[in-house]
Amino acid sequence: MASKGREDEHPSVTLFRQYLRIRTVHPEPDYGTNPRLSSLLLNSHTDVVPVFKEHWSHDPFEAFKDAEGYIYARGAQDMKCVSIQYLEAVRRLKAEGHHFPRTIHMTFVPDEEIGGFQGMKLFVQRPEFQALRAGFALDEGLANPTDAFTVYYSERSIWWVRITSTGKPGHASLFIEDTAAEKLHKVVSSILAFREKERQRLQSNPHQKLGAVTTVNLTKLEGGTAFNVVPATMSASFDFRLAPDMDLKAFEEQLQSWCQAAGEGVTFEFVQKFMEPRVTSIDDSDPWWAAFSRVCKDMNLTLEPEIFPAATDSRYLRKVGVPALGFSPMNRTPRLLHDHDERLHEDMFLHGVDIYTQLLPALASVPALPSDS
Ligand SMILES: CSCC[C@H](NC=O)C(=O)O
Ligand SMILES: [Zn+2]
Ligand SMILES: [Zn+2]
Repeated sequence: MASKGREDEHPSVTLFRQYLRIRTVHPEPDYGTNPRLSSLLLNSHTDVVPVFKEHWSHDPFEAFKDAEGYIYARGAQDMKCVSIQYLEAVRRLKAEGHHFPRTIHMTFVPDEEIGGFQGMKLFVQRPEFQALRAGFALDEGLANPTDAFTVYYSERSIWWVRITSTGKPGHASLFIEDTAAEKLHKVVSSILAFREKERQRLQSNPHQKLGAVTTVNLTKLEGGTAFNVVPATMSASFDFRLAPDMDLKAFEEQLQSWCQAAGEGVTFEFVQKFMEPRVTSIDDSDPWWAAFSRVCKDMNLTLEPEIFPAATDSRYLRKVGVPALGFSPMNRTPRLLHDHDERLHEDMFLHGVDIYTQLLPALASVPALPSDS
Protein backbone atom coordinates (compact mmCIF):
# COMPACT_ATOMS: atom_id res chain seq x y z
CA MET A 1 0.00 0.00 0.00
CA ALA A 2 1.20 3.47 -0.81
CA SER A 3 1.23 5.86 2.12
CA LYS A 4 3.50 8.43 3.71
CA GLY A 5 7.16 8.61 2.66
CA ARG A 6 7.44 6.09 -0.15
CA GLU A 7 11.16 5.92 -0.94
CA ASP A 8 10.83 6.15 -4.71
CA GLU A 9 8.51 9.12 -4.64
CA HIS A 10 9.38 12.17 -6.69
CA PRO A 11 10.70 14.85 -4.28
CA SER A 12 8.20 17.38 -5.68
CA VAL A 13 5.38 15.06 -4.71
CA THR A 14 6.84 14.65 -1.21
CA LEU A 15 6.96 18.42 -0.79
CA PHE A 16 3.42 18.73 -2.09
CA ARG A 17 2.19 16.17 0.42
CA GLN A 18 4.05 17.87 3.28
CA TYR A 19 2.29 21.12 2.40
CA LEU A 20 -1.08 19.37 2.28
CA ARG A 21 -0.54 18.12 5.85
CA ILE A 22 -0.40 21.64 7.24
CA ARG A 23 -3.83 22.38 8.69
CA THR A 24 -4.71 25.73 7.21
CA VAL A 25 -8.36 24.82 7.43
CA HIS A 26 -10.90 27.44 8.56
CA PRO A 27 -12.27 28.63 11.25
CA GLU A 28 -8.49 29.61 11.99
CA PRO A 29 11.89 37.58 -4.49
CA ASP A 30 13.51 36.59 -6.73
CA TYR A 31 14.75 39.37 -8.96
CA GLY A 32 14.58 39.76 -12.71
CA THR A 33 17.25 41.31 -14.73
CA ASN A 34 15.26 44.43 -15.51
CA PRO A 35 13.63 45.82 -12.36
CA ARG A 36 12.17 48.73 -14.33
CA LEU A 37 9.67 46.31 -15.87
CA SER A 38 6.52 45.38 -14.01
CA SER A 39 6.63 41.98 -12.35
CA LEU A 40 4.85 38.67 -12.74
CA LEU A 41 2.80 37.77 -9.67
CA LEU A 42 2.05 34.14 -8.86
CA ASN A 43 -0.74 34.14 -6.34
CA SER A 44 -2.17 31.31 -4.31
CA HIS A 45 -4.21 31.11 -1.14
CA THR A 46 -3.14 28.90 1.75
CA ASP A 47 -6.52 28.45 3.44
CA VAL A 48 -8.88 25.62 2.67
CA VAL A 49 -12.56 24.98 3.31
CA PRO A 50 -13.77 22.72 6.14
CA VAL A 51 -14.25 18.97 5.73
CA PHE A 52 -16.90 16.43 6.66
CA LYS A 53 -14.39 13.85 7.75
CA GLU A 54 -16.91 11.02 7.95
CA HIS A 55 -17.46 11.28 4.19
CA TRP A 56 -13.78 10.92 3.32
CA SER A 57 -12.09 7.67 2.34
CA HIS A 58 -8.86 8.90 3.98
CA ASP A 59 -7.88 11.49 6.58
CA PRO A 60 -8.21 14.79 4.66
CA PHE A 61 -5.04 16.17 6.27
CA GLU A 62 -2.80 13.15 5.86
CA ALA A 63 -2.28 13.57 2.09
CA PHE A 64 -2.69 9.83 1.68
CA LYS A 65 -1.53 8.56 -1.70
CA ASP A 66 -3.26 5.45 -2.97
CA ALA A 67 -1.69 2.67 -5.01
CA GLU A 68 -2.72 4.37 -8.26
CA GLY A 69 -1.07 7.67 -7.30
CA TYR A 70 -4.12 9.73 -6.25
CA ILE A 71 -3.34 12.08 -3.38
CA TYR A 72 -6.32 12.68 -1.11
CA ALA A 73 -6.42 15.88 0.91
CA ARG A 74 -8.38 19.04 1.42
CA GLY A 75 -6.51 21.54 -0.75
CA ALA A 76 -5.20 18.93 -3.21
CA GLN A 77 -7.00 20.88 -5.98
CA ASP A 78 -7.90 24.13 -4.20
CA MET A 79 -5.18 25.20 -4.25
CA LYS A 80 -2.16 23.81 -2.43
CA CYS A 81 -1.18 21.99 -5.62
CA VAL A 82 -0.66 25.30 -7.42
CA SER A 83 1.39 26.83 -4.57
CA ILE A 84 3.89 23.97 -4.69
CA GLN A 85 3.85 23.86 -8.50
CA TYR A 86 4.87 27.54 -8.58
CA LEU A 87 7.67 26.89 -6.09
CA GLU A 88 8.88 23.78 -7.87
CA ALA A 89 8.87 25.46 -11.28
CA VAL A 90 10.82 28.44 -9.90
CA ARG A 91 13.22 26.08 -8.13
CA ARG A 92 13.86 24.22 -11.39
CA LEU A 93 14.38 27.41 -13.36
CA LYS A 94 16.79 28.74 -10.72
CA ALA A 95 18.69 25.46 -10.63
CA GLU A 96 19.11 25.70 -14.39
CA GLY A 97 20.51 29.21 -13.91
CA HIS A 98 17.78 31.08 -15.80
CA HIS A 99 17.25 34.80 -15.47
CA PHE A 100 14.37 36.72 -16.97
CA PRO A 101 13.78 40.39 -17.62
CA ARG A 102 10.79 40.53 -15.28
CA THR A 103 10.83 39.78 -11.57
CA ILE A 104 8.67 36.88 -10.41
CA HIS A 105 6.88 37.34 -7.10
CA MET A 106 4.90 34.69 -5.28
CA THR A 107 2.21 35.55 -2.77
CA PHE A 108 0.67 33.02 -0.41
CA VAL A 109 -2.37 34.69 1.01
CA PRO A 110 -4.91 33.83 3.72
CA ASP A 111 -8.70 33.97 3.88
CA GLU A 112 -9.62 33.59 0.21
CA GLU A 113 -12.31 31.09 1.10
CA ILE A 114 -14.02 33.57 3.42
CA GLY A 115 -13.89 36.52 1.04
CA GLY A 116 -10.29 37.77 1.32
CA PHE A 117 -11.34 40.74 3.44
CA GLN A 118 -8.31 40.35 5.72
CA GLY A 119 -6.30 38.89 2.85
CA MET A 120 -6.03 40.00 -0.77
CA LYS A 121 -8.65 42.73 -0.51
CA LEU A 122 -6.55 44.44 2.15
CA PHE A 123 -3.19 43.53 0.63
CA VAL A 124 -3.86 45.25 -2.73
CA GLN A 125 -4.37 48.52 -0.84
CA ARG A 126 -1.01 48.28 0.97
CA PRO A 127 2.27 49.95 0.00
CA GLU A 128 3.90 46.50 0.15
CA PHE A 129 1.66 45.43 -2.73
CA GLN A 130 2.43 48.58 -4.74
CA ALA A 131 6.12 47.84 -4.20
CA LEU A 132 5.72 44.53 -6.06
CA ARG A 133 4.78 46.50 -9.20
CA ALA A 134 2.76 43.59 -10.51
CA GLY A 135 2.04 43.83 -14.23
CA PHE A 136 0.29 40.51 -14.60
CA ALA A 137 -0.88 37.74 -12.28
CA LEU A 138 -1.65 34.06 -12.33
CA ASP A 139 -4.15 32.78 -9.79
CA GLU A 140 -6.41 29.78 -9.31
CA GLY A 141 -8.70 28.13 -11.82
CA LEU A 142 -10.62 24.86 -11.79
CA ALA A 143 -9.93 21.30 -12.87
CA ASN A 144 -11.37 20.23 -16.21
CA PRO A 145 -12.61 16.64 -16.57
CA THR A 146 -11.98 16.63 -20.33
CA ASP A 147 -8.70 16.75 -22.26
CA ALA A 148 -8.81 20.56 -22.23
CA PHE A 149 -7.50 23.02 -19.64
CA THR A 150 -9.75 25.87 -18.55
CA VAL A 151 -8.36 29.37 -18.15
CA TYR A 152 -10.43 32.07 -16.47
CA TYR A 153 -10.24 35.68 -17.66
CA SER A 154 -12.98 37.21 -15.53
CA GLU A 155 -15.41 36.25 -12.82
CA ARG A 156 -18.97 36.86 -11.81
CA SER A 157 -19.75 39.53 -9.23
CA ILE A 158 -20.77 38.18 -5.87
CA TRP A 159 -23.75 39.82 -4.13
CA TRP A 160 -25.13 38.61 -0.85
CA VAL A 161 -28.50 40.22 -0.32
CA ARG A 162 -30.78 40.05 2.70
CA ILE A 163 -34.41 41.00 2.10
CA THR A 164 -36.30 42.00 5.20
CA SER A 165 -40.05 42.16 5.25
CA THR A 166 -42.05 43.79 8.02
CA GLY A 167 -45.80 43.53 8.49
CA LYS A 168 -48.63 43.23 10.93
CA PRO A 169 -48.18 40.71 13.77
CA GLY A 170 -50.91 38.98 15.70
CA HIS A 171 -52.67 35.74 16.59
CA ALA A 172 -52.03 32.98 14.05
CA SER A 173 -55.68 31.86 14.08
CA LEU A 174 -56.79 35.02 12.20
CA PHE A 175 -56.61 36.31 8.64
CA ILE A 176 -54.17 39.07 9.43
CA GLU A 177 -53.72 41.54 6.58
CA ASP A 178 -50.35 42.72 5.32
CA THR A 179 -48.13 40.12 6.97
CA ALA A 180 -44.33 40.04 6.69
CA ALA A 181 -44.53 36.47 5.35
CA GLU A 182 -46.83 37.15 2.39
CA LYS A 183 -44.78 40.12 1.24
CA LEU A 184 -41.55 38.18 1.64
CA HIS A 185 -43.11 35.38 -0.37
CA LYS A 186 -43.78 37.82 -3.24
CA VAL A 187 -40.16 38.98 -3.41
CA VAL A 188 -38.87 35.43 -3.13
CA SER A 189 -41.16 34.47 -6.04
CA SER A 190 -39.90 37.36 -8.19
CA ILE A 191 -36.28 36.41 -7.53
CA LEU A 192 -36.86 32.71 -8.09
CA ALA A 193 -38.68 33.48 -11.37
CA PHE A 194 -35.59 35.40 -12.48
CA ARG A 195 -33.50 32.41 -11.39
CA GLU A 196 -35.59 30.11 -13.55
CA LYS A 197 -35.11 32.38 -16.59
CA GLU A 198 -31.35 32.27 -16.15
CA ARG A 199 -31.44 28.51 -15.60
CA GLN A 200 -33.34 28.08 -18.87
CA ARG A 201 -30.89 30.37 -20.64
CA LEU A 202 -28.04 28.12 -19.52
CA GLN A 203 -29.86 24.87 -20.28
CA SER A 204 -31.21 25.79 -23.69
CA ASN A 205 -27.78 26.44 -25.16
CA PRO A 206 -25.20 23.66 -24.86
CA HIS A 207 -22.43 26.19 -25.60
CA GLN A 208 -23.50 28.48 -22.77
CA LYS A 209 -21.21 28.30 -19.75
CA LEU A 210 -22.19 28.77 -16.12
CA GLY A 211 -19.93 31.82 -15.78
CA ALA A 212 -21.83 33.63 -18.54
CA VAL A 213 -25.24 33.57 -16.86
CA THR A 214 -26.41 34.86 -13.47
CA THR A 215 -27.17 32.41 -10.70
CA VAL A 216 -29.10 33.08 -7.52
CA ASN A 217 -29.92 30.82 -4.63
CA LEU A 218 -32.09 31.33 -1.60
CA THR A 219 -29.70 30.30 1.16
CA LYS A 220 -31.33 31.44 4.43
CA LEU A 221 -34.84 32.08 5.76
CA GLU A 222 -35.14 33.71 9.15
CA GLY A 223 -37.97 34.89 11.35
CA GLY A 224 -40.76 33.82 13.62
CA THR A 225 -40.79 32.72 17.21
CA ALA A 226 -43.85 30.51 17.76
CA PHE A 227 -46.35 28.50 15.71
CA ASN A 228 -49.27 30.64 16.78
CA VAL A 229 -47.69 34.09 16.57
CA VAL A 230 -47.60 35.90 13.21
CA PRO A 231 -44.18 37.57 13.19
CA ALA A 232 -43.66 41.25 12.45
CA THR A 233 -40.38 40.58 10.63
CA MET A 234 -39.04 37.87 8.34
CA SER A 235 -36.01 37.78 6.10
CA ALA A 236 -34.62 35.85 3.15
CA SER A 237 -30.95 35.77 2.16
CA PHE A 238 -29.76 35.25 -1.39
CA ASP A 239 -26.39 34.44 -2.94
CA PHE A 240 -26.24 36.10 -6.36
CA ARG A 241 -23.41 35.59 -8.87
CA LEU A 242 -23.83 38.19 -11.58
CA ALA A 243 -22.43 37.69 -15.05
CA PRO A 244 -19.81 40.28 -16.10
CA ASP A 245 -22.06 41.69 -18.85
CA MET A 246 -24.89 42.50 -16.41
CA ASP A 247 -25.73 46.14 -15.81
CA LEU A 248 -25.21 46.04 -12.05
CA LYS A 249 -26.80 49.42 -11.37
CA ALA A 250 -29.90 48.42 -13.32
CA PHE A 251 -30.08 45.09 -11.49
CA GLU A 252 -29.95 46.86 -8.14
CA GLU A 253 -32.93 48.93 -9.32
CA GLN A 254 -34.67 45.70 -10.30
CA LEU A 255 -34.22 44.40 -6.75
CA GLN A 256 -35.61 47.67 -5.48
CA SER A 257 -38.69 47.40 -7.66
CA TRP A 258 -39.32 43.74 -6.71
CA CYS A 259 -39.28 44.84 -3.06
CA GLN A 260 -41.57 47.79 -3.76
CA ALA A 261 -44.00 45.64 -5.71
CA ALA A 262 -44.27 43.27 -2.73
CA GLY A 263 -45.69 46.03 -0.55
CA GLU A 264 -44.76 48.47 2.19
CA GLY A 265 -41.99 47.68 4.62
CA VAL A 266 -39.89 45.43 2.37
CA THR A 267 -36.25 46.47 2.23
CA PHE A 268 -32.96 44.92 1.19
CA GLU A 269 -29.38 45.25 2.34
CA PHE A 270 -26.08 44.05 0.94
CA VAL A 271 -23.90 41.83 3.07
CA GLN A 272 -21.50 41.58 0.15
CA LYS A 273 -21.59 43.63 -3.04
CA PHE A 274 -18.88 43.49 -5.70
CA MET A 275 -19.42 46.27 -8.21
CA GLU A 276 -16.23 46.38 -10.28
CA PRO A 277 -16.02 43.29 -12.47
CA ARG A 278 -13.04 43.39 -14.83
CA VAL A 279 -12.15 41.32 -17.83
CA THR A 280 -8.55 40.32 -18.58
CA SER A 281 -7.80 40.42 -22.30
CA ILE A 282 -7.70 37.14 -24.17
CA ASP A 283 -7.10 38.87 -27.47
CA ASP A 284 -4.09 37.66 -29.43
CA SER A 285 -2.87 41.25 -29.59
CA ASP A 286 -2.46 41.26 -25.80
CA PRO A 287 1.20 40.44 -25.02
CA TRP A 288 0.43 38.56 -21.77
CA TRP A 289 -2.27 36.45 -23.36
CA ALA A 290 -0.09 35.92 -26.44
CA ALA A 291 2.73 34.59 -24.23
CA PHE A 292 0.40 32.41 -22.16
CA SER A 293 -1.48 30.92 -25.10
CA ARG A 294 1.66 30.39 -27.20
CA VAL A 295 3.23 28.23 -24.48
CA CYS A 296 0.03 26.19 -24.20
CA LYS A 297 -0.08 25.77 -27.97
CA ASP A 298 3.57 24.69 -28.04
CA MET A 299 2.84 22.15 -25.32
CA ASN A 300 -0.25 20.90 -27.22
CA LEU A 301 -2.57 21.96 -24.44
CA THR A 302 -6.11 22.85 -25.50
CA LEU A 303 -7.33 25.93 -23.69
CA GLU A 304 -10.95 26.78 -22.94
CA PRO A 305 -11.25 30.41 -21.83
CA GLU A 306 -14.17 30.96 -19.46
CA ILE A 307 -15.59 33.25 -16.82
CA PHE A 308 -15.00 31.93 -13.30
CA PRO A 309 -18.40 31.02 -11.84
CA ALA A 310 -17.50 31.79 -8.20
CA ALA A 311 -15.30 34.40 -6.54
CA THR A 312 -11.49 34.31 -6.24
CA ASP A 313 -8.81 36.78 -5.15
CA SER A 314 -8.33 37.66 -8.84
CA ARG A 315 -11.23 40.10 -8.51
CA TYR A 316 -9.17 42.27 -6.17
CA LEU A 317 -6.09 42.09 -8.44
CA ARG A 318 -8.08 42.98 -11.56
CA LYS A 319 -9.87 45.77 -9.71
CA VAL A 320 -6.55 47.53 -8.98
CA GLY A 321 -5.55 47.16 -12.63
CA VAL A 322 -3.50 43.96 -12.57
CA PRO A 323 -4.66 41.65 -15.38
CA ALA A 324 -5.02 38.12 -14.02
CA LEU A 325 -5.68 34.68 -15.44
CA GLY A 326 -7.13 31.92 -13.28
CA PHE A 327 -5.37 28.71 -14.15
CA SER A 328 -4.96 25.49 -12.20
CA PRO A 329 -3.28 23.07 -14.61
CA MET A 330 -5.50 20.03 -14.18
CA ASN A 331 -7.17 18.33 -17.14
CA ARG A 332 -8.79 14.88 -17.15
CA THR A 333 -9.55 15.58 -13.50
CA PRO A 334 -13.01 15.77 -11.94
CA ARG A 335 -13.73 19.00 -10.09
CA LEU A 336 -13.50 18.05 -6.46
CA LEU A 337 -12.78 21.39 -4.87
CA HIS A 338 -14.77 21.87 -1.66
CA ASP A 339 -16.02 18.27 -2.08
CA HIS A 340 -15.45 15.07 -0.13
CA ASP A 341 -12.40 13.06 -1.25
CA GLU A 342 -10.74 16.04 -2.95
CA ARG A 343 -7.77 14.47 -4.72
CA LEU A 344 -5.21 14.92 -7.45
CA HIS A 345 -3.14 12.36 -9.29
CA GLU A 346 0.59 12.80 -8.67
CA ASP A 347 1.29 12.67 -12.43
CA MET A 348 -1.14 15.52 -13.00
CA PHE A 349 0.58 17.47 -10.24
CA LEU A 350 3.99 16.87 -11.85
CA HIS A 351 2.65 17.75 -15.29
CA GLY A 352 1.51 21.05 -13.79
CA VAL A 353 5.08 21.74 -12.65
CA ASP A 354 6.23 21.14 -16.26
CA ILE A 355 3.58 23.54 -17.53
CA TYR A 356 4.63 26.32 -15.15
CA THR A 357 8.28 25.66 -16.01
CA GLN A 358 7.39 26.65 -19.58
CA LEU A 359 4.88 29.37 -18.76
CA LEU A 360 6.96 31.37 -16.29
CA PRO A 361 9.92 32.07 -18.63
CA ALA A 362 7.51 33.24 -21.35
CA LEU A 363 5.52 35.50 -19.05
CA ALA A 364 8.61 36.85 -17.28
CA SER A 365 10.11 37.70 -20.68
CA VAL A 366 7.19 39.67 -22.11
CA PRO A 367 8.91 42.70 -23.64
CA ALA A 368 8.52 46.19 -22.19
CA LEU A 369 4.98 47.52 -22.46
CA PRO A 370 3.68 51.10 -22.45
CA SER A 371 2.22 50.37 -18.99
CA ASP A 372 5.71 49.52 -17.66
CA SER A 373 6.91 53.12 -17.88
C1 LIG B 1 -17.14 35.69 0.83
S1 LIG B 1 -16.61 35.60 -0.78
C2 LIG B 1 -16.68 33.89 -1.05
C3 LIG B 1 -15.58 33.41 -1.85
C4 LIG B 1 -15.82 31.99 -2.28
N1 LIG B 1 -14.66 31.57 -3.03
C5 LIG B 1 -14.46 30.29 -3.34
O1 LIG B 1 -15.26 29.41 -3.19
C6 LIG B 1 -17.10 31.91 -3.11
O2 LIG B 1 -18.15 31.63 -2.51
O3 LIG B 1 -17.10 32.12 -4.32
ZN1 LIG C 1 -9.47 28.43 -4.16
ZN1 LIG D 1 -12.16 27.26 -2.67
